[in-house]
Amino acid sequence: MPLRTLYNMAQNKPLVQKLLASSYTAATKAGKIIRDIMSAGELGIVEKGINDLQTEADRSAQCCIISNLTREFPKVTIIGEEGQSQCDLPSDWVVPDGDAEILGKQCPEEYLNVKDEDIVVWVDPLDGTSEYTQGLLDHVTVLIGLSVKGRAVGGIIHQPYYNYKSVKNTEGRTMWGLVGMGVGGFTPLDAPKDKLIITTTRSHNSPVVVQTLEALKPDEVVRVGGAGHKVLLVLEGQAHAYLYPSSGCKKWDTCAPEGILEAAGGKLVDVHGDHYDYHKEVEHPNTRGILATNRTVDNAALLKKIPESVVSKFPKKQKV
Ligand SMILES: Nc1ncnc2c1ncn2[C@@H]1O[C@H](COP(=O)(O)O)[C@@H](OP(=O)(O)O)[C@H]1O
Ligand SMILES: [Mg+2]
Ligand SMILES: [Mg+2]
Ligand SMILES: [Mg+2]
Repeated sequence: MPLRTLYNMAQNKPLVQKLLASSYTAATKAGKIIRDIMSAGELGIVEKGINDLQTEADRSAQCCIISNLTREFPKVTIIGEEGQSQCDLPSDWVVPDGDAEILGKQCPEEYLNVKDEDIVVWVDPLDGTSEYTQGLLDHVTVLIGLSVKGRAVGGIIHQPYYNYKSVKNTEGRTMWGLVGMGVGGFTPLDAPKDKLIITTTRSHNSPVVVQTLEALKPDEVVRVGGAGHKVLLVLEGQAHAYLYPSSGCKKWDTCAPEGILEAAGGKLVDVHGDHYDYHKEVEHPNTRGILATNRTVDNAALLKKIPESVVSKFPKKQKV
């Protein structure tokens, strides 16, 4: 599409739709940066805490995403996993346009009057860092979540190494969703009937995770890296549920996955069945655990199977 046409199309669109379209192209560019750093082989690993790494790919991908979005949406609050530090955006990391397919959609009415101050964007520039450093590259995703008035309503999951044959032979894929508008970049699939497949952490296991899995008696447990990757398995019916009874995941891990999953008819809640809040003052850790389910799964029925001795370890959402 000619650039001028795309520019004019974007001008007339509601803020939420423009943000989603620009997040699509920023996440896709971040995925290219992540691949380039792996190919160059200098990962620049820093230990942020126990079992918590950061690489040059996490830093550069965040620089690309936050600088591009801030340039276009200076009044929107954007919170990234790797902190607030300023960075110089190289000219070849600039993404001038949003995704044309998203800009071409009809925006649902509920977003027409959303203002800059209603929105918080949660950025996980590289989810699955531990797996990235170990060469489990298809576990890696780039997550940009959009929240409106505290609710996760949509976002982008970009998978830089989708179906990769070699580090140099892939383009990745970019998936989007917005509650009320739908999803794109993938096909939501049902989970198999008469079976229970649960995905959970690979690199942050704990006795509580093991105890909870035993109580749910799944037919299969799939241990993979990344919150984004696990929700992808749920979205595409390769797992019925993503269960993580732990406070280790943060708001940037779940905002985009929750928004896209809910746009596809699934659900992501805490171990009590409540949604997380995503407004800008909220604490970052998801202190109440996670249960995400495929659209065919009865989320409440699964929650009931989590032992009370586990549920009682997690605080209940404060009602306002
Ligand atoms: N106990 C813990 N300590 C630190 N980070 C944790 C954690 N448990 C989960 N996470 C974070 O949540 C995401 C998913 O974790 P997991 O792969 O174990 O399911 C990862 O995001 P990042 O890779 O973006 O840091 C990981 O770091
Ligand atoms: Mg991290
Ligand atoms: Mg993460
Ligand atoms: Mg991360």
